[in-house]
Amino acid sequence: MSKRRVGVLVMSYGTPRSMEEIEPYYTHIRRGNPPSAEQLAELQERYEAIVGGVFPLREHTDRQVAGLQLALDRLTEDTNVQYMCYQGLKHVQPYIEDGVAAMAHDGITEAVSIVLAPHYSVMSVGGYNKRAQEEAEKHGIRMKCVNSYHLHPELIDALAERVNEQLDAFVQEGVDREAVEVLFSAHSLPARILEMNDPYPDELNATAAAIAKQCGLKDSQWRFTWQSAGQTATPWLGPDILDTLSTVADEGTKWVLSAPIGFVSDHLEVLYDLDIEALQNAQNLQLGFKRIRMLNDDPQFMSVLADTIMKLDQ
Ligand SMILES: CC1=C(CCC(=O)O)c2cc3nc(cc4[nH]c(cc5[nH]c(cc1n2)c(C)c5CCC(=O)O)c(CCC(=O)O)c4C)C(CCC(=O)O)=C3C
Ligand SMILES: [Fe+2]
Repeated sequence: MSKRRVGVLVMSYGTPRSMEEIEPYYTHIRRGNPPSAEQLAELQERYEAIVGGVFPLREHTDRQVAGLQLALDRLTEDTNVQYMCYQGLKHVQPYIEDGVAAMAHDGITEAVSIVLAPHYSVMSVGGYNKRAQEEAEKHGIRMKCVNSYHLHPELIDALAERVNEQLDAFVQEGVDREAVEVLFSAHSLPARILEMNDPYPDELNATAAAIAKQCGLKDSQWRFTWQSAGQTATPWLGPDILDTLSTVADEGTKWVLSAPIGFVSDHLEVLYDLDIEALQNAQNLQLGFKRIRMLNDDPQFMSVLADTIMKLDQ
């Protein structure tokens, strides 16, 4: 018996493959406007600081797609459906459109798409889904798009486990668990999303609150803050984590745990904006600073993605 084949478009931000590719990548992010020499140099320096020649996001995305394929294969072994994963990136090849075209080439007519970011904003996940849907229509593929999975119980489990792991590490160093302030964070967006009733801030707060509850954190022991805002004239959502570090230091906190729940992989915003920039700021404020491990291709995260896809496909 031949199985019903369903394409799975797995979308991610994308990262340059080399130092030379930073310029076209940045130009694509800026919707075709090349960055100034100064902006380009600044971004190149940030990549240089974290990578030394490797761009870790690419490998993590590849492994996430492979891991998801494996998880889906296991879950559908005795069923009449077969899921086939394709990668589609926002700002570098293979683009979202390339992933959809590859499905069409393989004769896929039904598909589900998912973004490797758990929270919906019309400016982030909404943009991915729009491009996927438009390309799918061109090829006559019926595609359903996952918007968010920010409260999936296994996602909360995996993140709570990571928070507990670092709180334990503080305890090992003789710090009282309740003396550590947990700073949940995500990529900032232009503040105008608030006027559009965008769910992004509420979804992020809901994830943070669910993790805090599962870890038994007191309300006074955690807060949500933004990170990685762009340097543009428009106002971005705040407060930024760098300001929040000063705030908590002023309040007498001595130890912070950074929990970047808006991201799922090790990449620039984590390895530079947190591990280098925020750490430096924390040290200047004499704050002890740790960060939770990212999900990357953790089997529990693969299971979150597989379950979310299969539920939408029903
Ligand atoms: C919401 C959101 C996510 C999370 C959801 C998701 O994952 O989609 C995300 C993830 C990422 N963002 C990334 C990289 C960059 N983002 C930039 C710029 C921007 N991001 C924005 C938003 C987001 N970004 C926005 C509104 C801009 C301003 C320009 C614009 O209006 O579009 C710039 C330009 C320079 C700068 O501003 O820093 C870079 C280099 C990388 C890859 C890092 C690596 O390669 O390791 C990842 C995973
Ligand atoms: Fe970004």
